[in-house]
Amino acid sequence: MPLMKPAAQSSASGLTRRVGQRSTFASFAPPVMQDTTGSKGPTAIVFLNMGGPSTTGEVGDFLSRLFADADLIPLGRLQSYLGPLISRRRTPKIKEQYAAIGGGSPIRKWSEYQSSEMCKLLDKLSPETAPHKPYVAFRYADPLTGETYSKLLEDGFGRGRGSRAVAFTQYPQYSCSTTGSSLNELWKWRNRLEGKNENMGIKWSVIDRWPVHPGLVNTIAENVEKQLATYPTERKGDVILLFSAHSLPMSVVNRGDPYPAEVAATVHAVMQRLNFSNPYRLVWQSQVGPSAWLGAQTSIAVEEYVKKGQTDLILIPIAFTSDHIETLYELDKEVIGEAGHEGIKRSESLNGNPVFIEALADIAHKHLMSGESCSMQMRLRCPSCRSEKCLHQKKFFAGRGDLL
Ligand SMILES: C=CC1=C(C)c2cc3[nH]c(cc4nc(cc5[nH]c(cc1n2)c(C)c5CCC(=O)O)C(CCC(=O)O)=C4C)c(C)c3C=C
Ligand code: FES
Ligand SMILES: [Fe+2]
Repeated sequence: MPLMKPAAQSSASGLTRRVGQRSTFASFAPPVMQDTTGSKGPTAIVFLNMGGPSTTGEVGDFLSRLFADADLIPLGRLQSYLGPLISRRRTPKIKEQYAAIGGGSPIRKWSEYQSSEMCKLLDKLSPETAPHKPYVAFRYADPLTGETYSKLLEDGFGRGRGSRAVAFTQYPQYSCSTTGSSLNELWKWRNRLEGKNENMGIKWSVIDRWPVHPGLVNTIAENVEKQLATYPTERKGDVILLFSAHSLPMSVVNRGDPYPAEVAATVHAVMQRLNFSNPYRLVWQSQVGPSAWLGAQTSIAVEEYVKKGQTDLILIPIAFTSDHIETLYELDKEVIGEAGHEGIKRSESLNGNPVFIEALADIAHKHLMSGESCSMQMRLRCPSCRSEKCLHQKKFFAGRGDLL
């Protein structure tokens, strides 16, 4: 059941009833402390992300799940035939890339670190909803969404008593191919494991986007400033800032996906915070396959600026919260390594940056205080969306039946 507006919470959600049931959560703070604080916790904070293979041995499974996802790569009626075929063909090349960045994706390590550090801050910021318990639910790698849902139930959330969980997307900008797919998956597991009665079970609310949160903007801007400070003073003002985000197929852009506009909003906010100190562009990376993708392409942009004699460039990852194959391999080894100019650099990813973790805690705190089930934007489907799954998932998480 999604969490409704604050007025509905105390009467319908059962949050107050749970005060006497705390002993179920034996691993949390002692009951005496909970009673004196009047906390409505525990609250599960579930980080949603795509995940990545932690070892090269997991690459095959990661790619086969990714190519089976029709919300990401729609292959129509041939999905179950073409998906495994493409992923098997692609596995050796992608395995080599993960081997070259140390043998796996660091996404799991960073997600677990960020979520647990964030919950410690949140316990102090929001004693009313404490204790906050961190979970990670990945779409294509361990811990998979279904596994995490089972863990929530084992830990005592849900099962008709009702208790609160927040699905917190780790994609700052919303795309139906990323956050949308993760929410569809979460909704699927909710139905499988808790049944279809929407008045029972875990009370979900969703943090579905945060493209211009000041803490996010500030962390990215500080990382850019750190990198700018490495150039000689006389060159610093002319360094081009190239914000690089994972691209989208034009078919997704034309369906009306919100991601390109939200990524542009992040870029604008970062530049505002930097007082527009340098020339900049937003470019797009990691196109896969032969269809048309949103450009300009990062690698081509770098090549073209270099051809024009501009070799002072900072690449800035703007749409992902940790390092991954596309920063460590594609940007560092392919784009920057192959360009071979000392003036072409990359700003750090957010990873374990404490300013960023504070930002995550602030986003979650504001969400918990708001009593909202999700953002206003999440209620609106893309103009050309034909997916029943999107419709039902949005109805469920928004807690409203009247969506377009
Ligand atoms: C905001 C980030 C991302 C968007 C938007 C996104 C859309 C998108 N991706 C594919 C296809 C693939 N993506 C792959 C890997 C991958 N994608 C992202 C992020 C976004 N994708 C990341 C961070 C990663 C790497 C994860 C890691 O472990 O490091 C892959 C697999 C790699 C490969 O085979 O090249 C594919 C395929 C599509 C089609 C798409 C939009 C519809
Ligand atoms: S594809 Fe965007 S809402 Fe369905
Ligand atoms: Fe991708």
